[in-house]
Amino acid sequence: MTDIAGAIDYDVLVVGFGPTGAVAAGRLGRLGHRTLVIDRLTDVYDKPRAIALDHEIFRHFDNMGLTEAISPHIEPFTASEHFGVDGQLIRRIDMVAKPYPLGYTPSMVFSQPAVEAELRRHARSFSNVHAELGVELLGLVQTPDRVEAQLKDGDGRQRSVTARYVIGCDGASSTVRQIAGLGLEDLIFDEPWLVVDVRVDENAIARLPQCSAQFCNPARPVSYLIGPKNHRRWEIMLLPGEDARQMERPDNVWKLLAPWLTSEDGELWRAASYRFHALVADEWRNGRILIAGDAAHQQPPFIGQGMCQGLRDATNLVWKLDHVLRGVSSDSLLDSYTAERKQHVIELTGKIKAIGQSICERDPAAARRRDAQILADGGGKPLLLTRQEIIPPLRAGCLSYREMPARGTLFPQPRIARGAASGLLDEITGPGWRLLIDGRSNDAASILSLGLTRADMSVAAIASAGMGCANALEETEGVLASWFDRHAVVAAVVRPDHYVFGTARNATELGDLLAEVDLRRRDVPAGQDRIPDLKMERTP
Ligand SMILES: O=C(O)CCc1cccc(O)c1
Repeated sequence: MTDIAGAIDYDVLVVGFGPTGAVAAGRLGRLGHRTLVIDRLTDVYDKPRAIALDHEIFRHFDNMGLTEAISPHIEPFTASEHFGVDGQLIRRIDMVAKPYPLGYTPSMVFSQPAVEAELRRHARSFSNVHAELGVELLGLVQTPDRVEAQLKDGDGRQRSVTARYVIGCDGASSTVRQIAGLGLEDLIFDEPWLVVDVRVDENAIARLPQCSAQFCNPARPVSYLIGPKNHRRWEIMLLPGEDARQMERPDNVWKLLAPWLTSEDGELWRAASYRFHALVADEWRNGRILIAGDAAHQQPPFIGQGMCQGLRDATNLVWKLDHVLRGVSSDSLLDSYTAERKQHVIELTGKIKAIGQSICERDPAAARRRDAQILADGGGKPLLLTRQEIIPPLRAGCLSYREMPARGTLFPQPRIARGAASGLLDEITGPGWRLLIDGRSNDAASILSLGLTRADMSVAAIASAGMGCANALEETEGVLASWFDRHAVVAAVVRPDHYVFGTARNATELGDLLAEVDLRRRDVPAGQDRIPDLKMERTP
């Protein structure tokens, strides 16, 4: 690949080198696209903002070859215990049990500055990715086949570059979104909170709660999160009349932390006040300009999905841009980006809001009613939820037209025997388009031969030891066998972002499904991508 430093024409310009921009640039880099990524700031922000990620995102990092580099900065997320008005346990949110569906710990905490530095390093490792820091975007002009971007360097010098597409990953106050004229829809949530990060001294850690917690006390709701190593986070609701800037002052912060710690017990890493709100862009695309991450949506943090949503955007968009840039698909495939991601964000934000509203209840009588209701939902005991059940599927976009089991859900990743050891399926098939077949099915051999005519997909039959067709891979934990059984299907077509395009119960249905893949990828007809009518509950 050629070194592209100093070029003036690119395939993609990525604006913003935070996690979403770095993942977009790294993925475009691996796919061979000439990419310029710019950021206004000259360094990684040295304080954590996101703290949680999940197995879907870790799978992307693993696919990108980052596991070894980022694992030292990641730990399993503890369960979260939610306590009611009288301090009683009302709800417990945990991970799904083993065997883990995607092959990784389902929920994790991480140290953002360290992981972000690795994401940047990875993006820059491709000679076809050029990163420029301290560079500001001034303007964008679309021509029929390019976007011209006006840039300002750190020394004030102005210049322009062109790109076939621009992705705005430039955060909540996105310049790209504003220039592209993409509006924000208010999903109606607006609460003032103070986020406090502490590096706690070793001898004080044992005195702190050993689970993450939501103290749903109407006098002052507080979230407590156990981050990696000695990082602990408190999110503290600000009360009417409290001045956000004043509350960030260390003396006030330590007063708020008094139930848990004193200033002798650790180092204040960050105290920042935010309005937790919920917003989504009306459209995520204007011609050759697209937006992702906080530029396209913002949500309250209550289940730790903020960064995950941004990285889902980047992964969704990059495989589609790759198809368009390689001429595999027409650029109408990019319309499915808004259709898929906007619906997903609206639906997940609705669930986050519902949890947030229950945590933020300030009226003691209403809070007691809430506690009683949650306990009743748990059959008289604390309600048990898993974080993963809260994440919705994709419902519209580049998916089979027909409703069918598992369409739009995340495909699992079984562990596969490899000699005396084992590995994960993606290591064998890669993360492109895949046809995965239940090796136990009577049709496995004919389905396999149908799949083998496809040059654009990796094809594999999978079965447990001693139960498969001759050419089946051998899974060691039964994850996929139970998935096929649960959905009563024998084959799945899976997209490069691991979402299920569609499933089939036999060879005939698979033939139809594969024809549909070709149709959908080539041209996604307008109207088929309409977002289902997901009404947000709006607070009056
Ligand atoms: O999933 C949970 O148990 C809580 C996740 C979380 C992460 C970050 C902030 C926050 O308020 C909650």
